[in-house]
Amino acid sequence: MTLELKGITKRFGTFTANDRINLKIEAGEIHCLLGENGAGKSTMMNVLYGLYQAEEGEILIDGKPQRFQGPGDAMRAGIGMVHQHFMLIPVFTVAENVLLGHERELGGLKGARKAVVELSKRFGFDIDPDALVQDLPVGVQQRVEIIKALSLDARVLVFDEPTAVLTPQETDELMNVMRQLRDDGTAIVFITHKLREVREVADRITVIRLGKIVGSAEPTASSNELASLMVGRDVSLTVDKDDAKFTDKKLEVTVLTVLDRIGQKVVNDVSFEVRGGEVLCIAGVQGNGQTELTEAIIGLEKPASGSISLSGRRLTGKSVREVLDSGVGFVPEDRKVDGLVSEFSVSENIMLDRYKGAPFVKAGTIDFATRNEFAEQAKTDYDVRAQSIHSPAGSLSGGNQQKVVLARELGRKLELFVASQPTRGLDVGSIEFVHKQIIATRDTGIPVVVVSTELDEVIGLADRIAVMYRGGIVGIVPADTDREDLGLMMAGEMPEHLKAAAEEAAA
Ligand SMILES: Nc1ncnc2c1ncn2[C@@H]1O[C@H](COP(=O)(O)OP(=O)(O)OP(=O)(O)O)[C@@H](O)[C@H]1O
Repeated sequence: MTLELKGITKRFGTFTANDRINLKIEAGEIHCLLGENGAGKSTMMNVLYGLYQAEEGEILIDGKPQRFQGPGDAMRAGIGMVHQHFMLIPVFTVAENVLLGHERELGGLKGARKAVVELSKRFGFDIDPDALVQDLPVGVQQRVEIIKALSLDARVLVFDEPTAVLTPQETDELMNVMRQLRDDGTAIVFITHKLREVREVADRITVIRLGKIVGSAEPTASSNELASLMVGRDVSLTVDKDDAKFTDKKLEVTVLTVLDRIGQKVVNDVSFEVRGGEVLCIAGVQGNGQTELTEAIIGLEKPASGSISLSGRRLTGKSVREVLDSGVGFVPEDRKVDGLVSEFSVSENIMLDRYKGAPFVKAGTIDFATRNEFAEQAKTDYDVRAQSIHSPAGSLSGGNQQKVVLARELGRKLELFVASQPTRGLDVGSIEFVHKQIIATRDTGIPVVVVSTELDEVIGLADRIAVMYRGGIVGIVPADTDREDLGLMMAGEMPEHLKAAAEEAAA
């Protein structure tokens, strides 16, 4: 099957998100779409999947024009989408999830079970159709999404930033699955900001900038070449930093335990110190207690025991307001839920809780002209691509939403900075900028904690690395620890040869 987008134009109001896009996707190829934040990649895929209707242009399958009124039409035409935020129901089994919404096509639960078994066999997935989705690791849940699409005979599969939630090992496995699907004749559209992945699997690379296709690249291109094609300038892919210069400031977390709603330990006896002037990166697969740990630091989670203090002042027991007011910047892992108010404008989100002592607050009232100037400056500094500072944050592309959160949190007068997945979804140019900001923040002499599942980011930013697994810290190791070893630690195993170095790094 050949899929073709011909002259696709999609506008939001007066803004053109996709400008006369021509793109051909062939069976049996992995076609990577590269583009900076807000370039229009997701918009294009949403048009393809029937979620948006284009103002101009057409979608052709094997030369025949299609009219997609919604995803149902796209699915029937053989287009499948693997979402980054999975659309599965956790308390349903695999087969029930595959069946959901397609009862007729699959012939009931029996048919769905059969499809799961057959497709698992064909692609070498080890998936039990009767397992509950909530009991499966994220990488396996993603395979359930793939199976769901394939059970409806998808011939084109779109993966929109699928590796953002995966471990390095799961990412490698996904690459293999994509290759297998390709060899089986499926056309794969792969959107990712990670150049390592592009170079590994792409058969063809198309670059989109400001809504237009600007060219293509060979899979043999270097990461630097791809990066500059994408953002239109040279980008440094490594983090430049001087050795840490420690100050007296200190974050101390002492035998901290946090329980979840049913009383299980999600953070288990965690102790560490971060000195002023250093970055401690917390590595680990998502869901191993990092979220609860960072939320305990800013007062969102009430610990069952243990304490947290900042430069000798106790943070435990304080309200979130009090913690933030004591100079704590916090980037939550889920920008959509915790980082932004989607209906509020970019400028409102930048000032959200920063009115105390802000330059735009005079005698208890907001001076809108000054606030707007302030927001314009932040928009420029952080290269937020939005139509204006008055656009609702929810209308921004994922990467640009993240930049709004960062502009707010890094713009405070800080005594401590805690960031979860600070660069998730950002393009290489923006990552370069944010990493520089984080290092500059560290160099002001405050403690910085960065939680990240990206090993490149961890290795680039960290002065020391703590790895979390099942609520506990497996070890705190030097920043130059081997990737393989970090991978093992992320699976809960402490390599014997690292134990001495870990004791030294933890001290
Ligand atoms: N529903 C919407 N309303 C208004 N503008 C929108 C809407 N959806 C997207 N846009 C705008 O269209 C542009 C392209 O967004 P899109 O999400 O396609 O970018 P992207 O290339 O996927 O970026 P990212 O890498 O950040 O995810 C952005 O400037 C965004 O603000």
